[in-house]
Amino acid sequence: MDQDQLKKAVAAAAIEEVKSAILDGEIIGIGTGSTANQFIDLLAPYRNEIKGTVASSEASAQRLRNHGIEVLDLNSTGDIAVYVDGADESNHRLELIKGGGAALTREKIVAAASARFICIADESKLVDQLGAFPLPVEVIPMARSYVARELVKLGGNPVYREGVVTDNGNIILDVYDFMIATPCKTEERINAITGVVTNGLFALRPADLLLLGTPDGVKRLTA
Ligand SMILES: O=C(CO)[C@H](O)[C@H](O)COP(=O)(O)O
Repeated sequence: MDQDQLKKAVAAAAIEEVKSAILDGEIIGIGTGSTANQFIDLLAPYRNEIKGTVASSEASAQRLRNHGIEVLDLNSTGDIAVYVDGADESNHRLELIKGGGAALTREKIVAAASARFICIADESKLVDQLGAFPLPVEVIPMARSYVARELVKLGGNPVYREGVVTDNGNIILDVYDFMIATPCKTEERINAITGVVTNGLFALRPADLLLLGTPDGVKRLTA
């Protein structure tokens, strides 16, 4: 089974998880990336049943609209029943690194506003310790050099993601060589740097359920 098939399998499993919420008329939060795209495509047949979605990026919003699925403004929906999104890494406590697609801030907002967060990923994303994947940090453009120096003081090696502007008009620094032994503390410490919008650690609000695609089938992991 290749990675695409594993992603499709977890997306299909996520559809089963959210079906009752759809039929109950709940709002569904939608993530960003290739795994989330599989989920969006499998949502298409439910376009007439779905009351509405909130998307974590302009790209996902466009893909949803292309399928005829309504996309709502989070300011008009209140809290969301369930959020489905991919990840770049997950540990066994379902703390995540996200933001490989530069959508981390909106992803964190939708996750925070959601009662339940279902993460969908292929088995390559499950790790014992977070940090092999460079940690994305969204930064206000004028603070780029200052924030980079502060990240070096914390022991990281920040690299400017050339040519990328987030949906919020900001830039991304990818932090390499970061030992993330205490994800909650690291998430808070980086977010305390002036000029940082947020970082890609989802430890203060981890996933509630990880659907992991493996050649032996989809595994359900809870923290
Ligand atoms: O955080 C993200 C985007 O900002 C994605 O969820 C993450 O990069 C995983 O993407 P993919 O499903 O393509 O592997």
